[in-house]
Amino acid sequence: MPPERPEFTSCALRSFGHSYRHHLSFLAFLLLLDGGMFSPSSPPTGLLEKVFQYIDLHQDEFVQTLKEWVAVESDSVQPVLRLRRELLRMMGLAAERLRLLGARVDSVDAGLQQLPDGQSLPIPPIILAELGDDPKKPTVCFYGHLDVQPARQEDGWVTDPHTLTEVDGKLYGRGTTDNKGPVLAWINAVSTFRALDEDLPVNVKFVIEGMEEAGSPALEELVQKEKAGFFSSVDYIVISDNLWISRRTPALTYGTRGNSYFMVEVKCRDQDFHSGTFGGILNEPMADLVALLGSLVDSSGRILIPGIYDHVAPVTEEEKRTYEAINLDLEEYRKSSQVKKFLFDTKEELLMHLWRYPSLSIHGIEGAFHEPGAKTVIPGRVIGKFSIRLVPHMNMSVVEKQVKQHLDYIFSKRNSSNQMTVSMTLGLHPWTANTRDNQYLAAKRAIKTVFGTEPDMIRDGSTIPIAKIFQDTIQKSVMMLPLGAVDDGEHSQNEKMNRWNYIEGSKLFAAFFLEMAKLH
Ligand SMILES: NCCCC(=O)N[C@@H](Cc1c[nH]cn1)C(=O)O
Ligand SMILES: [Zn+2]
Ligand SMILES: [Zn+2]
Repeated sequence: MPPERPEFTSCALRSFGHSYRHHLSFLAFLLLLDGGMFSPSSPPTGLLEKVFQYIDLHQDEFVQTLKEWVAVESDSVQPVLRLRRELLRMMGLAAERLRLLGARVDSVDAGLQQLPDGQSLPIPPIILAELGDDPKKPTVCFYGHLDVQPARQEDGWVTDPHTLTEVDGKLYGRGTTDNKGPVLAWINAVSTFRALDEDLPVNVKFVIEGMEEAGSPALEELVQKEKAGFFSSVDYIVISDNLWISRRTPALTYGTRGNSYFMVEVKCRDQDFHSGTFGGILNEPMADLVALLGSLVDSSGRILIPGIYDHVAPVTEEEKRTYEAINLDLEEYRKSSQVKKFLFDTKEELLMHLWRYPSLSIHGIEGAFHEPGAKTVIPGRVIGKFSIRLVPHMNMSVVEKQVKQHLDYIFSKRNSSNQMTVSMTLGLHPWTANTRDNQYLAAKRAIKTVFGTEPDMIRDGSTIPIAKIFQDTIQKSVMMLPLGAVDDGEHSQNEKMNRWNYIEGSKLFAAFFLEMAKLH
């Protein structure tokens, strides 16, 4: 099922067997019934109407291509040769698709990924593609990724994760929303203009990679290298790799948090111990580690590392109003997240703690016994993993120092004979955009046209590192224009993208091209 009110879209209305114009009168009728929550957009005319009709008529083909892409197990997280080959195949399929569109495609060799065991695996090539180089048109560059998180049916998927399965308008499958669907939606939009033999309103560039879920190891270097080459003519960058905050209301994203990832190792020796033979006569690494991890954050979510909040940007009244304007039903959000109670009771507090305050999460313990059963082991060496989501204007190296000092202090109080080592293994900066930029304006207009409503202006609590890298390196406007609904379950079991979001999203990109051309 598409999210509530699928009837508000031309694509869903298509099933009523009316023409587009008939749909609009039916739409007006539905709006009356609904109390007019969404204001109707003016009907698309001329080229836009043709484009929308084409997308509606060809939606099954677009879904079929998504099915073919989902069938490729392009998991970049597990470093094994079989999956790496799948990833290479995925990038090959995408390059071929872009060539068929008439794009000039360069599959740039990205070198090797060195693995901790000394082996290496090929990093899939990064696709740089371009279509059109008319100096009178703006050049919009789309970034997306075609690698996915691991998924096995036995992890709790109701359907095979690599067989796209449609149930009630939901397209289930790994990568449907993250990020194969949005990449294809952009391609669908471009291909629609080509199929209609219409001039593309903008020059289009693509950066498509296959290692995003593994930290994009080769991308930053390529962006630096191509700054004066491929990227020199880019005016705007669009990323569609996050979700709306609602099942129904589209969104535009203007900020993400950063992340600093820490490993804290506590070691007695490299081998495990028998707890009957050694239990009671030594400092157990796991007990030290649990105490260290337990010292990081309290039960209200407050980070306990001294000084960590010192540089967090203060909240302004104007900023507070932006959270008030977001149309978020807290109760629905809570229920759909299957959480009994959130730490905050108001929408504003919740959004601020997701978007504009740091948070600390404990991710796991390497070396710990975690299987079913009752093994009487004392792990000899354990590594705790946690990360801190960073916000403006926290300073990464200050955070690193504060974390290390805090853990040193807690560990020293335990008088343990074990060895503790702390390292920050990843440092990703937060990103914020200028929403007064032309492309934000164009996107808002396109959203109004396609969805008949203003977007929620949102930030995202997670991190899309490439946004900041693009912004700093190319120094052009970066915008996040998500297509997926809040309940899509990226990285989770039963990931899905609604057919409605995929098809209306394809229209949104097409409408965005036309709005960009008007503003240029
Ligand atoms: N909704 C977009 C999510 C993208 C994502 O999951 N990014 C990762 C990136 C990351 C941060 N630290 C390590 N990897 C995330 O966890 O935010
Ligand atoms: Zn993604
Ligand atoms: Zn992801």
